[in-house]
Amino acid sequence: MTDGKGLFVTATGTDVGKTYVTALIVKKLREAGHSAGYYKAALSGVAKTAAGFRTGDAGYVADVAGIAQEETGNSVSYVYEKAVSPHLAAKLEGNPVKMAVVMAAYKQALSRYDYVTMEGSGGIVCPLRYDDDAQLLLEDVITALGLDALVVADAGLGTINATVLTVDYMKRRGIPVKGIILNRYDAADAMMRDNKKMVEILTRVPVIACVKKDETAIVIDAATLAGLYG
Ligand SMILES: Nc1ncnc2c1ncn2[C@@H]1O[C@H](COP(=O)(O)OP(=O)(O)OP(=O)(O)O)[C@@H](O)[C@H]1O
Ligand SMILES: C[C@H](N)[C@H](N)CCCCCC(=O)O
Ligand SMILES: [Mg+2]
Repeated sequence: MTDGKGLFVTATGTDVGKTYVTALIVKKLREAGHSAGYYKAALSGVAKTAAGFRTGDAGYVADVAGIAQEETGNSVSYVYEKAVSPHLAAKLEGNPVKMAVVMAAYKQALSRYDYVTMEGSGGIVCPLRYDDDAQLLLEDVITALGLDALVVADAGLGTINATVLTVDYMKRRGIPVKGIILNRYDAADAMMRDNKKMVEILTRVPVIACVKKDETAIVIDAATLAGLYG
């Protein structure tokens, strides 16, 4: 059974706020009464202990969105301790990513939830595995799962370049970009307001939400959000 719908969340780079924003998205859907969950193929930079896992991306999203601890069991398929790209972490620690494992876990998430938000690793260009046996890029997984995507971008200086390049790359790879979310947005900052305008003009993709620093709720209608999943 794979009844649920999915949406991929990428960003203009690592540490831009995919997990932070994803947590608010899942929280919003759940508060609106939807069955909503989270999945991430490869998480690096976190201890493999239960406590470490809890502090990782899936644990953070679960805490914010109110997903029970027991439900987070299969929400990350590969966990690496080194804070490097998953392909390098796997070279150092073993256990390289397998497409079949990711596809099965994602499908399991779809059977469990109506809305599954899948978080990427790093930015849109991220090798998940690169060894003599297989080469797997993040975009191969997005394509294989047939997912549309959101792009999280920092609201500040440099975002025009980073966002336009990311969206252009995704379009050329055939990954539909449903919207951009500007993170750490300050409406009092004229440059950030202009960034929002310029990013929309140059990408022709709408900025669907702006998330302030330390924001605890994403300002977007839950029905609109749910409509982005496919
Ligand atoms: N709007 C925000 N307000 C306050 N802190 C934020 C905000 N967005 C992100 N952060 C913080 O910035 C850090 C990086 O954010 P986050 O972990 O969401 O990035 P990421 O894109 O998921 O990174 P990764 O590539 O490792 O998955 C975290 O400590 C997070 O709590
Ligand atoms: C460890 C880090 N927080 C991420 N999970 C992995 C980031 C990979 C970035 C790869 C790159 O673009 O150079
Ligand atoms: Mg993250």
